Amino acid sequence: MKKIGLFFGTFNPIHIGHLAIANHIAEHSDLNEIWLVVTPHNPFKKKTSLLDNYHRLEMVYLAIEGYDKLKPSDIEFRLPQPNYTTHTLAYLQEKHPNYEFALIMGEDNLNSFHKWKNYQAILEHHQIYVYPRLTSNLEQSMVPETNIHRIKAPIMEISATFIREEIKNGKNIKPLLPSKVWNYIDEMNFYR
Ligand SMILES: Nc1ncnc2c1ncn2[C@@H]1O[C@H](COP(=O)(O)OP(=O)(O)OP(=O)(O)O)[C@@H](O)[C@H]1O
Ligand SMILES: O=C(O)c1ccc[n+]([C@@H]2O[C@H](COP(=O)([O-])O)[C@@H](O)[C@H]2O)c1
Repeated sequence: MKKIGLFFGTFNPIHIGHLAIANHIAEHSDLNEIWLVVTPHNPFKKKTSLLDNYHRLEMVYLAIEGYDKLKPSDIEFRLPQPNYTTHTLAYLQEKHPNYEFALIMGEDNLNSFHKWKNYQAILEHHQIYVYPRLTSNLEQSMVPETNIHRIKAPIMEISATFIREEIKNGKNIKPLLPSKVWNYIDEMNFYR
């Protein structure tokens, strides 16, 4: 059975933190592929300063060029919004009954996972790979650790929010983005 890791994200924009996480898990797990699923609208986030879905997807394509196990996915573009992960998982499982789907997320998302729609069912049916992350918020994970795999890997203190703010303030953030993504943002004048 093919094992797919679903790395859901707003990816506004995709940054080297995302790429390092996806690559680390591709290299250190038994997942055959990792799909980077671009989410049109996270139910917990406001849509302010959110780039159009297709621009965020394009940047994911540019970022993962040359990484064989990483694939972009626009599956949520055609599903109702805001995007509840439980609905996407049900849709994918029906479409690909022979695939086993696992979830990949940063520790910040695990800490608020108990607020997600149908989180217990998600946890019961899917393995979750959690990448460590420093968070300002004091929230702690409240879910049982069964099916949760905490990855031991270097913490990366980088966020898309920081990148957007730096660009707005006219700062150079070139090292924090895959070079083709940086070029795209620069040419399109995004986040200024
Ligand atoms: N530096 C990081 N360390 C660990 N996990 C991360 C990191 N950056 C992003 N992630 C994880 O990647 C997934 C997609 O994140 P997202 O696209 O929201 O990036 P972000 O940097 O958190 O964005 P924003 O600052 O806009 O909220 C989430 O599961 C998130 O937890
Ligand atoms: O299903 C939920 O209740 C739910 C609540 C919060 C976030 N999510 C999903 O978590 C994914 C990661 O979101 P983000 O914005 O941190 O990249 C994205 O696909 C969201 O739709 C899902």
